[in-house]
Amino acid sequence: MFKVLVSDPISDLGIQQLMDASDVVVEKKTGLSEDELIQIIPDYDALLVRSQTKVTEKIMEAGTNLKVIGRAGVGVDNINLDAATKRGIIVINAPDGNTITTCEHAFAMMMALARHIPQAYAKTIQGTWDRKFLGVELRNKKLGVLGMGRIGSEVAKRAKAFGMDILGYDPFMTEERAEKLGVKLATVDEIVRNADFITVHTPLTPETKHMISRPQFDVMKKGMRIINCARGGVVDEQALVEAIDQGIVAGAAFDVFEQEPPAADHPFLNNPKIIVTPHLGASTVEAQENVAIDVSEQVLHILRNEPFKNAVNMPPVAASVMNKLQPFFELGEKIGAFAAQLNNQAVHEIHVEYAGDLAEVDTQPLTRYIIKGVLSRHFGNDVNIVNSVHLAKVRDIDVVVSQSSASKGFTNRISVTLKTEDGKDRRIAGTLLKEYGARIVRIDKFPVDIAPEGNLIFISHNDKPGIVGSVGTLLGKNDVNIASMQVGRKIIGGEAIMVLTVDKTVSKEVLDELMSLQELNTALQIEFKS
Ligand SMILES: NC(=O)c1ccc[n+]([C@@H]2O[C@H](COP(=O)([O-])OP(=O)(O)OC[C@H]3O[C@@H](n4cnc5c(N)ncnc54)[C@H](O)[C@@H]3O)[C@@H](O)[C@H]2O)c1
Ligand SMILES: O=C(O)[C@H](O)COP(=O)(O)O
Repeated sequence: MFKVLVSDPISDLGIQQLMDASDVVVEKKTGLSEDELIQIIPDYDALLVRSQTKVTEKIMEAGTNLKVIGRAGVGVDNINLDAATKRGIIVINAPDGNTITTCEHAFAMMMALARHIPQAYAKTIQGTWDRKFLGVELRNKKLGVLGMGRIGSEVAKRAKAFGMDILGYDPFMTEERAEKLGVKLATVDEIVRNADFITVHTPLTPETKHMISRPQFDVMKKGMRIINCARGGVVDEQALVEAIDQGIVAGAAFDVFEQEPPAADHPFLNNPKIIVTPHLGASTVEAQENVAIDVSEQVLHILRNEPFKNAVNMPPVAASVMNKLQPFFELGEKIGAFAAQLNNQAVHEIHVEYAGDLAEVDTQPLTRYIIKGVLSRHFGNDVNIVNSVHLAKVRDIDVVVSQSSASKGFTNRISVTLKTEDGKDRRIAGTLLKEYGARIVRIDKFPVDIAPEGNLIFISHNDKPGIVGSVGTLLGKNDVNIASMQVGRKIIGGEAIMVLTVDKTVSKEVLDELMSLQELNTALQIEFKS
């Protein structure tokens, strides 16, 4: 039974499928301190959070059963991603579920800012009929959008309907997409010099921190209004207050702060030109259901060892590519595991060659499975597809990948060579056959045809008459039934291999007995974890 801890307020309806799952127990405990979380986290397989819970390295260290952290929302700045990756904890988010809601909040803030709605409301309910609040129209104004991702693009679309001219800045925005959205691409400098309103929609990164600060306020169009519903820190709070005092900025609307919640004496909280909300951008019934549904779905997949999406600490791969690669994951892991079990030297390089159908696909996720297979011999369950690349790196194992269309007669082919210091490299190649499934087609220099499943015994020997018979007799004597046998050799009387599929695992004593047979050099059991 998997245990899931929900440590922030997350929509009940959204996590219903987790609560209904027969193999999952969900417990909700919100408002916990770091110490309290450290105490209880060892019991849980998954942790579901929003932005309040700070998932620190200490919490992950204590979370020895933790397999996945699900963020019901977009930003993962409250989760120590490096610590998660090192420990093989998958971090997933729900990137699409709150886009529209947050865009609408940014727009509501822009309109409230343009028409002084919060200030006028406050006065009116205090009994003051103050009609001096003079606003501005959005029509014909220039809106600068910094960060033209999901939310920025939606804001731009709505702003067009209000008759605004949009200047967009995003290093990853193409001319073509800008044109499609009716946005004029501009630099930050052009935006601050020309825009009447600026809205920021970037993540907080070293590049975006204080993207709007003193130098930008110094050249800014006078009377500009600024909205931040992205992340505190993208706009320099101190510099903004000064720019308001100097009459450069006419007003600001902020949903997010450099430190949340802000201190009671934060300068935004008593400035009549700044309106604020307590990080409510994603807080609608719809968005909260959406993000919780998305994240619950993926958490279930991860716990059940099924393919999943939206991992934040793994390279993103298009769904179409993932669908193409998915059938190869098990084969790749088995090839890696097979090669690792043949090898008994320190590996300094894992060389992966993809051929045929796999020649022109982004195979990064598949490589992670292969590395996992190789490393699992020594790391067991501590290695997974999230940390396999990291673990190889910290052990100074280079991972070299090559792709080629020459697939030696197979429609697809994966070949894994473990390179060792003594030059005794081990190589396993495999393929996925349409009708027959996964096959191992090469072991070192020997072509073979083996299904990588069940209990295999790998034997290397000198090609001499009678050896196959001796092996069969010895195994029979030890009550080991042989289901199938493959032999491979390059030249008559030379080096040869034998791979037997047997009905049960064999003991070390039986392997030692095999080793004592004349002309036999190696006898190894090869196991595949399901
Ligand atoms: N207030 C809230 O409750 C709330 C809700 C949802 C999202 N957010 C935040 O809003 C922001 C945007 O979310 P999104 O879903 O649109 O993300 P997104 O990833 O779709 O878009 C972010 C965009 O920022 C761009 N970007 C990155 N670095 C940049 C730079 N240096 N200059 C300009 N652009 C840069 C990226 O190219 C990307 O297009 C995030 O910070 C997210 O955490 C806040
Ligand atoms: O990154 C996000 O998704 C937003 O900041 C929303 O955060 P929340 O889930 O804490 O409201």
